[in-house]
Amino acid sequence: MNEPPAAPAVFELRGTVVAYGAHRALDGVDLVVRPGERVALLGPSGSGKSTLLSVLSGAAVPDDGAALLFGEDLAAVGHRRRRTLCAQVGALSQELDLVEQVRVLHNVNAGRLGRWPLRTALSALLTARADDEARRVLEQVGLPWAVHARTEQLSGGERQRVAVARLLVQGAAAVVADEPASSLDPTTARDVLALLPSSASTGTTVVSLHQPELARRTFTRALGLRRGRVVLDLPADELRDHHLDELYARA
Ligand SMILES: Nc1ncnc2c1ncn2[C@@H]1O[C@H](COP(=O)(O)OP(=O)(O)OP(=O)(O)O)[C@@H](O)[C@H]1O
Repeated sequence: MNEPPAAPAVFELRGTVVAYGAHRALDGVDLVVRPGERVALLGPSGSGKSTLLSVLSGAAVPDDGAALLFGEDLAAVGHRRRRTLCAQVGALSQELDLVEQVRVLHNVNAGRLGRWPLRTALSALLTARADDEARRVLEQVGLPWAVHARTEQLSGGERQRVAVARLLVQGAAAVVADEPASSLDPTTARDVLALLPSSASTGTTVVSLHQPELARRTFTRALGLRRGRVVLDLPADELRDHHLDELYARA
């Protein structure tokens, strides 16, 4: 019997370099992330986590080496194909990219604009649609009361959860998130991180964190970056204190 062909990796980096002037934020990273993997990205401040996530989402282009999405080399495909591939990755940046002056519902629905027919999308920009899906995701992130709240009046952690709700309705195939739990209390952080895989149809998530304990509990794989290089890659439940001591040791 022939084996069915293996699904392509969701993300793949081959010798990827990103440089800012003489400084290499990523210094030759090789990485394969398969469908369904939940990867916690750890490492000291400035080690290259945000840069790595930007390359995975297609927002940053490697200066050397390659970045593949769903098996396709982003540098080798045409502009339109590149856009289609990148649109399948839901990305949450540290800045959250929320519109502060509008109601929470508008920000959540912004995640669905790409899925809706143009007419629905345009009308949703004018009149916020408080439908079941929007209410459900706000309930999931613990903000059922915030449907009509003004975004600018929310706390940092509440805003972070609005951005996660927006991700949940996006219908992405895979998700990358940059410190999505940084402003959350430990219990809420665990709940929100546990939700993230359900925002991706393949269940694949790569998430940067500064809380190793959350990596152990909620992820399948722990990846450690130091000075732009992968120095740790192991099942998350095998992460021990000595790994962390080495990863976070001062230079
Ligand atoms: N736009 C930029 N211009 C110049 N240097 C940059 C730029 N963005 C990042 N860097 C540098 O690249 C390195 C990696 O930055 P990056 O933001 O990826 O690290 P990080 O691990 O996400 O840090 P943190 O945990 O503090 O968010 C750092 O030394 C940073 O100063």
